[in-house]
Amino acid sequence: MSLEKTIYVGPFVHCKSLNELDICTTGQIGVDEHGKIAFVLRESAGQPTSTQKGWENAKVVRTKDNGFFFPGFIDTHIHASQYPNAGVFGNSTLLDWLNTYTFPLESSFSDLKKAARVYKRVVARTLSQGTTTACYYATVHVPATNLLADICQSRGQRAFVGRVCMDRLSPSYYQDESVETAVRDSQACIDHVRRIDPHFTLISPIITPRFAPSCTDESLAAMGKLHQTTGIPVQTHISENKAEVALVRDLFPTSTSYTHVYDRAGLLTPKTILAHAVHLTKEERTLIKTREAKISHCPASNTALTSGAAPVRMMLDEGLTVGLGTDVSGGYTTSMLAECREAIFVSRHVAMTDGHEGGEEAKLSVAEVLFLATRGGARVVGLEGRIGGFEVGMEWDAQMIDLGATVGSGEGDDEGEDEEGLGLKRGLVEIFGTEGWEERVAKWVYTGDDRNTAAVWVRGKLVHAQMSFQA
Ligand SMILES: O=c1[nH]c(=O)c2nc[nH]c2[nH]1
Ligand SMILES: [Zn+2]
Repeated sequence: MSLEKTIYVGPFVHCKSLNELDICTTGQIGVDEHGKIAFVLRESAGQPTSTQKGWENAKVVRTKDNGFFFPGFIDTHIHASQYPNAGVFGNSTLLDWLNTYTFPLESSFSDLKKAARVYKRVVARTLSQGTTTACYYATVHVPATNLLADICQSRGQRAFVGRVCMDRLSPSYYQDESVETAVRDSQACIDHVRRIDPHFTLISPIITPRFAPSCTDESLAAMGKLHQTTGIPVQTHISENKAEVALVRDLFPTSTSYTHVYDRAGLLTPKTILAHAVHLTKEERTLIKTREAKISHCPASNTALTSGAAPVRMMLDEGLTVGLGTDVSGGYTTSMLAECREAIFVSRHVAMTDGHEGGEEAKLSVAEVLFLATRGGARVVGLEGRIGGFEVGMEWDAQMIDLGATVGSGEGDDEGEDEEGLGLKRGLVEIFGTEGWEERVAKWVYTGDDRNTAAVWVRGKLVHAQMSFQA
């Protein structure tokens, strides 16, 4: 891959630590032909971009309209195949939701034409919302799962693509025939990704036992063995809903906990992503910490399916590694920006409870959820040091945010005079010009959406741009 050397000029924002944003109001970031950050200059307003030796002829991309560069979002848990059901869940809870909405939809991905239509759309949609990396669940079908990997690669989205393994407790028309076919089919998807991306540079396979209730002891053990022998990461669900936890207790009477079920199968390692983790016991969290497995917090889904409110502050304080996941279509939105808001509000509901998890301390800040959506996610997927921030040597997975012209400035992309002559903009973010930078970022998180995502890059390659963006 050879790209045009590019200097990104303007404010940039990224996360320094869990609760600290690094805001550079005037900066330049040089990205080389391989999509890697070669230099980061701060406070360089007015300085000609050609002052960097060897970068005199580099292309220049500038922010506009209260804009800034921000690292791409990392969605650590999303079901690509469930995208047509985003927003469709009624009043269901996890176990009936699976039977009513989810298994019928996923089973239809035996139709490759349908898979193509849905997968092209979900990849395009998430890119347009600034998601540069996604951990996808596909379905049990090998051809459709491989197609999802192909689409991610051709659209340039960094992705972990998992064929779902499940050999019980679903309709017979939608499950693995046997442990042997589950292993064979999972291996076929791994082999496909190896063919299209031999070093897993952009696309990686991920072993995906759906969750303990969907898998027999034998299939969990087989997936554990595949994980141990290949080193390929694992994703699954854990302790999302109380009825599910009780079901696991019944189905695995010799295991001491839900977490123990995975541990016993060799599925609890530093390369394991566990979605939800709402109802874990202290012992389970300790075991997860000991094994260095990672947590994907999915607040929108947990609220939609009334699964519960995950104690994120407690998990962070105990040293667990946490990222955010949209969990479409348990979650209603593919937007990681919306997921950031949901994480903040779920944390506030936890804060309002009387138990030991509650209290003011439980509240997550804007900076903290942005950390979870970027650096936290990078740690969850094992790509810390490569993505999630703007440091020399990291890859340019980034989004250009455009908050729109300052209200009343007479500039920007206003649609013209509305009835009251206010010149209302298309986006919701209203910048009045008195806001400090932290307030602008907060306004983006609370009132922004994909209309503010002007352009998106993965490994230095432009993968999405709004019409108004001029490269
Ligand atoms: O949020 C969820 N989505 C799913 O598809 C699923 N399957 C098992 N458990 C699940 N939880
Ligand atoms: Zn899920």
